[in-house]
Amino acid sequence: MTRGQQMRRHARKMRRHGLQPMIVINHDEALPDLAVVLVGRALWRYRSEMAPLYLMAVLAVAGAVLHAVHPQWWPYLLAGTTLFAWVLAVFGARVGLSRRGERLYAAVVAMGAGSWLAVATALAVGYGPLPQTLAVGAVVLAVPWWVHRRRRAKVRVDRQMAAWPEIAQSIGLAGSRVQSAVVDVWGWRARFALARGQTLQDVVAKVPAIESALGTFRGAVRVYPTRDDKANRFELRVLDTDPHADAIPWPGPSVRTIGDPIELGPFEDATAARVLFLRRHGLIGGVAGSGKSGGINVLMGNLTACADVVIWAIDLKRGMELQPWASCLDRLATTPEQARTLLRDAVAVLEARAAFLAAKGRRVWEPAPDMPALVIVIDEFAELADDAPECATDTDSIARRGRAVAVTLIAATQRPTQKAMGKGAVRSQMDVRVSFRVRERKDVDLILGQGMLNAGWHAHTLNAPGKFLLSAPEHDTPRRARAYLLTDETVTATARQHAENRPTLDPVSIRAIEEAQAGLGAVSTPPTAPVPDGPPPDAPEDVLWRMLTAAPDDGTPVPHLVKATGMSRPWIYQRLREHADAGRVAQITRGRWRATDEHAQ
Ligand SMILES: Nc1ncnc2c1ncn2[C@@H]1O[C@H](COP(=O)(O)OP(=O)(O)OP(=O)(O)O)[C@@H](O)[C@H]1O
Repeated sequence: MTRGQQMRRHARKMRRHGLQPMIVINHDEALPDLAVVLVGRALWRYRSEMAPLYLMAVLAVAGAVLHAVHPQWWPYLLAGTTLFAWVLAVFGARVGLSRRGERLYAAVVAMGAGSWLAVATALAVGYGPLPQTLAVGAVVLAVPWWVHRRRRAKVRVDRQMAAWPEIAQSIGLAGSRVQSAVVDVWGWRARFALARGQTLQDVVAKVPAIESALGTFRGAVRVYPTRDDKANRFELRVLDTDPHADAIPWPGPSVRTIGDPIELGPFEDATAARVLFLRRHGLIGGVAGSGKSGGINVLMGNLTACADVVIWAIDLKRGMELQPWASCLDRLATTPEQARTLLRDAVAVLEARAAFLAAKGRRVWEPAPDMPALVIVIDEFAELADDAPECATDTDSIARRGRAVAVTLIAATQRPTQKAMGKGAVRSQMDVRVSFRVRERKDVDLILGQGMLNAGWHAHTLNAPGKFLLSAPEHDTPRRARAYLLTDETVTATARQHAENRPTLDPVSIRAIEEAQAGLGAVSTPPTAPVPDGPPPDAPEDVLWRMLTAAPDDGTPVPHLVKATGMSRPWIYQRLREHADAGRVAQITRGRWRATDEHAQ
């Protein structure tokens, strides 16, 4: 018997009993339904939206019953309510009320509902303005509930999950079941159990059908194995918004130490593209306009937030890209000559650290604020190879031997040909490769490594600035990511904020540099500040000391000292601190310094 025949028989039976059944014709469905069923379904389907009204009804009924049976219970109700509201406010996070506002709201609702119930129990539901209070209170407290974004998202997901059996049936995955679903910023994810004999590969093949059934945009659905790697489970990731559709503003630094992986931006499935730079060299490549400099800004925003990293930079395009970060850089070289000195000093640091570790019987340099890592960022590496080819030996040394002593190279270039990368082994030593869009297919292998194009790393197809592929020991499959974007204002504000807490190099490294600058090579001399007695002519220390001794009575401002010496603010402050500790200089007012009277000219 068909369902229609059943319905007609049911109607005949009701008429025999003198009842008139009400039938509603729903155009969306093949068969008519009873109105009562429809209403019941709607009440269930919209239970989340209707929850405040249901609560109101429950309170009214409970109040009536309690007043009739146990009117003297009201003090217990009030005490229980107060305790319950306090528990929600304090421990609500344990039951999923992750935000403070949510906990507060839950506590207010609990307190309001419980107090009303206590009063109604004592005095009767219809007493005085109690009905009106209940109605107004329910509507007022319902507003935050109705507008709450996470609740609305959750309801939408619940409804889609409730429809899953039908979807599964129509796409050929009948029998698969939803186990759990959670909502997050970009969309939602759910864990599913597969029916007997179904596999993850079957689900992957159905992704376009799932997208169509869920009504998402193309590319919104991803399918992954679950963490426990069970063959009859899978995780479905559904994006409500494409994370790569628009530029993604930088949310601020993701790290405070170089020992943590730095977050460069989200992958297409909205998970974070994080990569560790400690004891690793990095190569960033991509054509002009592909967002390389943007990527470097994300890196700089994070590195400058780390209290255990000293940053040196080489930017031979007159410091255009890295200049905005100057206040956070311990050194910035913008000419081939400065670059040469900087790299020579870096090798001196590397050797001194290696010797220090050997003397202490330690294998690796563990970065800490007083023993920071040294990261050397080189923008347009090809210019360095062209303008200062003799630097190749130093970059080579750093690339080969820098890891253990936490001296790291991060090089950016448009096309890292062997010529552009210098003659050395720098490119082969790069552990982290970030490829923004490249012009030609063969450039993929240049940036990411031999054979990567054939392995599916298609950096030539990246279709918007800031999109990149990331290859590193922990990232061995090609996944598109998009770098966060820092506006010029963000760069300026971040640099200003981070400049205050930049560390200076450790004594071992400082001494190595002073020796290298004094042309003493590796000869060991005590780590003393050479000022005021014997700095080499025109050494920055010398310039600084001259400025301080010749300062006017109200002192010389720090920016003048930075300009005159060509050194960074942290460097200046470190020297000022040393002089001040030795009683040679004094701070006159905030940011203005001069030599003390016995040293002043
Ligand atoms: N992560 C990003 N998200 C969105 N847009 C970006 C992103 N990065 C860069 N862009 C856009 O692309 C433009 C070019 O970016 P950028 O200057 O970083 O490229 P580049 O590869 O460094 O070029 P060049 O080598 O000439 O410096 C920027 O003006 C910006 O509008």
